[in-house]
Amino acid sequence: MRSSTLLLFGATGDLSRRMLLPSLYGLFADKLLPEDVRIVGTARSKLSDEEFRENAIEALRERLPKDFYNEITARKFAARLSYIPVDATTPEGYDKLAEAIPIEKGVSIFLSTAPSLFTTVIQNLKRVGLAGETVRLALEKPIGSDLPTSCEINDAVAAAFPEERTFRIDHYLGKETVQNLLALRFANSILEPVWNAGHIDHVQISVSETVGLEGRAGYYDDSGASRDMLQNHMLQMLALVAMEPPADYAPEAVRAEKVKVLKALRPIMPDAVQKDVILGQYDEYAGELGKESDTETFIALKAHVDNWRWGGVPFYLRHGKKLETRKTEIYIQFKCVPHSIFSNVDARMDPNELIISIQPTENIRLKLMTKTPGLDRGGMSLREVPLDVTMEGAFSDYRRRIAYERLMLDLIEGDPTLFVRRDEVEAQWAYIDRLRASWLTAKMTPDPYTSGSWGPKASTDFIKSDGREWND
Ligand SMILES: NC(=O)C1=CN([C@@H]2O[C@H](COP(=O)(O)OP(=O)(O)OC[C@H]3O[C@@H](n4cnc5c(N)ncnc54)[C@H](OP(=O)(O)O)[C@@H]3O)[C@@H](O)[C@H]2O)C=CC1
Ligand SMILES: O=C1O[C@H](COP(=O)(O)O)[C@@H](O)[C@H](O)[C@H]1O
Repeated sequence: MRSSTLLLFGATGDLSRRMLLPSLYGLFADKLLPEDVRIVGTARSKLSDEEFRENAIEALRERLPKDFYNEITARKFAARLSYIPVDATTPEGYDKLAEAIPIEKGVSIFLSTAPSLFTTVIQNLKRVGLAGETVRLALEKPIGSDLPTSCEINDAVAAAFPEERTFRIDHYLGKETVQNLLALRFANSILEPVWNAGHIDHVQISVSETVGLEGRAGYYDDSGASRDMLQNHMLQMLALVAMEPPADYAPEAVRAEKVKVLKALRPIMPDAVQKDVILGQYDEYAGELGKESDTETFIALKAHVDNWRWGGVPFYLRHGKKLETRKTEIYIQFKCVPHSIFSNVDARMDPNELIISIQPTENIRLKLMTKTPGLDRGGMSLREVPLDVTMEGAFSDYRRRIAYERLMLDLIEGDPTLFVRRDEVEAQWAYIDRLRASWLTAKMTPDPYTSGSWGPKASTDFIKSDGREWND
């Protein structure tokens, strides 16, 4: 059932202003937000409907690209918004929400608040009748800070919302090229026969950011790179690369295949952690934080998926803040040809590479060896040539969307395919908890690195010692 109300908790917060409201505007401007859908914002701030609308318009003006923002459209969009001030920690306000929202027409509730509020909010929603069959619940990450706390949140959710009405957000699944990975793998027949340990040398998944703490010091210092990015976005990308073909593009089929990969991840034990994991912290971190800290702002590791398809193929994962460039990509290096017929001439023979660029560019590139044009003496020389699948410019109506646009639309429509199931999130935490326990046992602390670099030198050395290098 499509929801006719979107109830947004944390409607005045950073995520709402930067991502959620602009995404809803994007859907509205593209006529994808169904006519009857109304958005009710809530938070503690005592705002009137009109004040909330003006705040929303201001956020849209700030956040949206100039050539997409339109004042008239923004005002029409704002007419769909209303606001009810509620302190989520006290029971009173929930009755006001229940009175104002017609549940029989379907409701999607989005919790964009600190996870510490989740349990109280959910219990109160249930108490006032806002958890019935027509109501769905979306939760922002982080779902806990380790496996036990994640299970606690998931139990509290399950007491009010069955799994099929629970939508856990991982905004990377809303990114265009992340979804394109599924199309690339499962809508083409040429890749599947070579998508395995017989043909793939290794996989790299890199998320490098130029930003630092961005005003989230308290949260970040408790989380670090492993819990902030690796636990969720990076393991989700790994699962999409490594999963078996699902029978169909349907929520349970897709998620069941992903969870098998997550459960097949080899735990990184204390004896392997110093060799297979690099931790770093950018040089300005303690200064920004105002105290010394052992929190990692960089992590690189070698992961293994212990199953038939991937036996012996390393997955190198790397993420850091304050690195040289902003880049998210999945890099797949195929094995070299088994025998070079060109070995008698001075011919370069590079392995094929598939690069799925997620941001800042959205692009898929396959690098192939071809003949260098010309009349080389004594044979031929070879060169690497890219085959590009580019989004930008390829479709006249293409617009770079915020990842949440896809997710908001799917939430309203009730399609959970691109949301994370409970067993996935818990398998992700199990992997991260083991990893962190191992590095604590091994007494590892982060190596310092210069802001604007590619992270600690050890990260380059560790992949080099396997005879490989990062695709920078
Ligand atoms: N910001 C980001 O880029 C990202 C954020 N997230 C996650 O999203 C969630 C929200 O993050 P963010 O927007 O940055 O957080 P903010 O601190 O900016 O916003 C929190 C929101 O919750 C409201 N709030 C706080 N306490 C209460 C309360 N007792 N009752 C009702 N409302 C309350 C605040 O409004 P008021 O003060 O008016 O009550 C505000 O609207 C967090 O879990 C965060 O980890 C995840 C990924 C990225
Ligand atoms: O979830 C998070 O993601 C952002 C990075 O998102 P992106 O879409 O800009 O790649 C990260 O900066 C933040 O620390 C983390 O909480």
